[in-house]
Amino acid sequence: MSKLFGCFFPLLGRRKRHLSSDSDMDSVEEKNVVLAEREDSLFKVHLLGATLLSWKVDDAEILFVSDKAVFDNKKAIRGGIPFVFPQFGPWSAGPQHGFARTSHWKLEKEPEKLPNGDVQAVFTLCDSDSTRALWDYRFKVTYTITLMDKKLNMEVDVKNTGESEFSFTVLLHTYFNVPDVTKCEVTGLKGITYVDKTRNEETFLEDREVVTVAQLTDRVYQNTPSEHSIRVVAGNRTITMRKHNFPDTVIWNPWKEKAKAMSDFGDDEYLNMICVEAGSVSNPVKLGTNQTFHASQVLELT
Ligand SMILES: O=P(O)(O)OC[C@H]1O[C@@H](O)[C@H](O)[C@@H](O)[C@@H]1O
Repeated sequence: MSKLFGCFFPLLGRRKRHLSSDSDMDSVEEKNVVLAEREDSLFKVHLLGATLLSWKVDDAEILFVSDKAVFDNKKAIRGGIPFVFPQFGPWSAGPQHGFARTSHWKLEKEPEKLPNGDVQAVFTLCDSDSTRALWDYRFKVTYTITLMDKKLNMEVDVKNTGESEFSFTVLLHTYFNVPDVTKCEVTGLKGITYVDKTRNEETFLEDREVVTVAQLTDRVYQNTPSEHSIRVVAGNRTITMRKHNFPDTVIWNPWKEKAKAMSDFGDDEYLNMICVEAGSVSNPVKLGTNQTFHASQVLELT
């Protein structure tokens, strides 16, 4: 296995305004963003939350990051693929969507070229005084990201390294970059029950072959099939999401009013994104001492 590089890259210029000076900028660049590249594609990961910031294939950006996203190393990054753990949604013990997306992850293995040409990096998050202050358990999360030919593979392992059993929910909060969300089609949801968070968390049955978004949408589809296709009509691009051991799929778009209310999201950006989020959220996962939970998601561009 040959080492490709461990490379930290400059953040995009447009994000500079969220940092107080160029020297702040330089230190953020050096410490926090990891770049992995192969012939026609790349990914970038911010160590705050191990947030995937970018996945480009042939220069086309597949992920959405808000122009107003804040990069202060504290606030969850608005866009890309934030890592939600150990709680999806509101949480009495701590922040919404848990602490993983606002924790500093360790780069366990710098991007390396594998014998088959894929490029892989590994990130880890272990319990610390600050995580135990909210959630008093010992754990290790290992997040392995592999850049393949027109595919991005994400493997999630959660190990209980402590003495007591715990329960958690976990989700990859994927923001897709779309030219016009109203022309975006998500398949694989027909006949699936969903909890609609915009309608008092009531449960409904999806009867559409193809799900489209034209209003505030916040739905947790339960026990979804292992494969969804997300067709971006305008770009004529299809992304296939394949997931393993992530039984649920969340579809979210804040639409106009909520977009305006979010300080780290542009007023009109709701038109350019759709979140299709694979996770295990409807039923918490129980993990005994020394047990490991494994799940994965692969995105493929066609
Ligand atoms: O603003 P946040 O905390 O990043 O959450 C964004 C959205 O994330 C989605 O996953 C939730 O279903 C929504 O309810 C939530 O509004």
